[in-house]
Order: sequence, then structure tokens, then C-alpha cells
Amino acid sequence: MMEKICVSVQHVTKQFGKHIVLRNLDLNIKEGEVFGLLGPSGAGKTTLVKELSGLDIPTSGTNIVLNQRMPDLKIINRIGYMAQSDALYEDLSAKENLQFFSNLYGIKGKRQQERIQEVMQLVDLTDHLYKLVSDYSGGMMRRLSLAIALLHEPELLILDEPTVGIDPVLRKRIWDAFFHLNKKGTTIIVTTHVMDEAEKCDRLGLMRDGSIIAVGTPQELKQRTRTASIEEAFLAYGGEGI
Ligand SMILES: Nc1ncnc2c1ncn2[C@@H]1O[C@H](COP(=O)(O)OP(=O)(O)OP(=O)(O)O)[C@@H](O)[C@H]1O
Repeated sequence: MMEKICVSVQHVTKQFGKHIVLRNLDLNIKEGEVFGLLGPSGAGKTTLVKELSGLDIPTSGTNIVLNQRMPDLKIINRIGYMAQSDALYEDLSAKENLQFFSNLYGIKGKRQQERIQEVMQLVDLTDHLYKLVSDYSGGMMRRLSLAIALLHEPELLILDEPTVGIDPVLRKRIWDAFFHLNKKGTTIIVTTHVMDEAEKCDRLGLMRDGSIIAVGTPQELKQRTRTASIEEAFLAYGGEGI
């Protein structure tokens, strides 16, 4: 079977003034995979996923997402993006936040009510639907952000450190939700520092200092470097530790 490409990063460079943040990156992400971007703080992960989400543009090179050159408004509607910091209206309830974003996506009426129920169930916040977001804990806010990213049933879900500040039990629950969506066909790109999360990905791109230093399944990366863990593999590829 021919594997379809969901994301193609082609010779992408990003500079902020003299500072080169992405160095001539090339990367293909396949449809239906869970792809992890792993690297230390400052490696350029957020910069890359922002471009893939259509929120930023490269200085040079091309990002193709779902067969279109980004940024592209039609494609943005087919992507769910969860940023590192939560973009929520804290003086509104969770439900009002969900309604607001549903309206932005053009999800209305009965369908809106159904989707709100579905996504809140998925992130296990059904009991807190009417609570003001200002009364939510940090972990609850992260889950609400995830629920919002899922409202319009995106084909591609881009998650920037989705489980930061979330305890292990909830982290597992959130990853279960990712796998559930992935089984139904959603492609997932996730940035992480967390090794056990990296191990859960189908493939990983190891990033350091604006470059992708290796790509492969967790198994491949360990085998190629004859190491026992992703962390050691990262070091063997010339990473400086995460
Ligand atoms: N708007 C900006 N202007 C100037 N420099 C920026 C800007 N955005 C990012 N950078 C720089 O780009 C580099 C890469 O940042 P980026 O957030 O992409 O890294 P990261 O791998 O996602 O790190 P983290 O895990 O901490 O989020 C950093 O050195 C950062 O300071």
C-alpha cells in the first residue's frame, strides 16, 4: 500500500533577525501516524509546529500540509492545534468557551451540543462543563484546550507539549484519547520532552538547535545507536541531553 504524506517540510529555514531557529529542515509525516518531535527547550519545535498550523511562515522553504502549501485558510479548518499556553477565556464557563470556538468553526445547533458533549467526555471534564475557567486547575485548562482543538474533528492534530503540568494518571488518559482519535484516522504531531511519551509515538524526529538530527521509530533509533533508551539514542546522535 502506498503511504500518503500528510505533512511535507521542504528546505524550511526560519530566522528571527540573525538567529536561525530552523535550519533547512526536510521532513515527511505520513497520514495516520503519531509523530513526535523531541528535543530540548529552544530546539525549534514550537516554531515548526506553528508553521505547520498556519500561524507562522518560514523565512525560506515550503511547508505542505494536506496537499496545500501553508498557510492556507481552507487547510487551517482541517487542523486542530493545541498551543503550549492555553488560549481560553477565563471569565467564561467551559461551555461558553466551547460554544465560542464552535461558532468560529461554523458548528451550530444540535451538532454543536453533540460535539461539546463528545469532546468534554473525551477529556473527562463533563462534570465541569458549567464551571468558570478561572476556577479550573492548570491540568483542567490543558484538557479544555484539547477539547477545543478537537471540536471540528480535525484530520490533523498538532499538539505542542499537551501534557505539561499534568499528573501521570491524567497523562495516560489524554494519551488514550490521542490513540482513540488516531485509530479513527487522525494524524497526530506532538512535541514533547517526556521520554515515555516519545516511546508511544509511531515515529520520532529528534531536534537539536534548529536541525532534525534523526528520524525513525523509537525502536529504529535505539537499534541504530545500539542504545537502550530514546534518551541515550538522542545523546548518541549528538544531542546534548533533554
Ligand atoms: N518570535 C520570536 N522572536 C525571536 N526569537 C524567537 C521567537 N520565537 C521563538 N524564538 C526563538 O527560537 C528558538 C526556538 O524556540 P522554540 O519555541 O521553537 O523552541 P522549542 O523547541 O519549542 O522549545 P520549548 O520546548 O521550550 O518550547 C528559541 O531560541 C526562541 O528564543
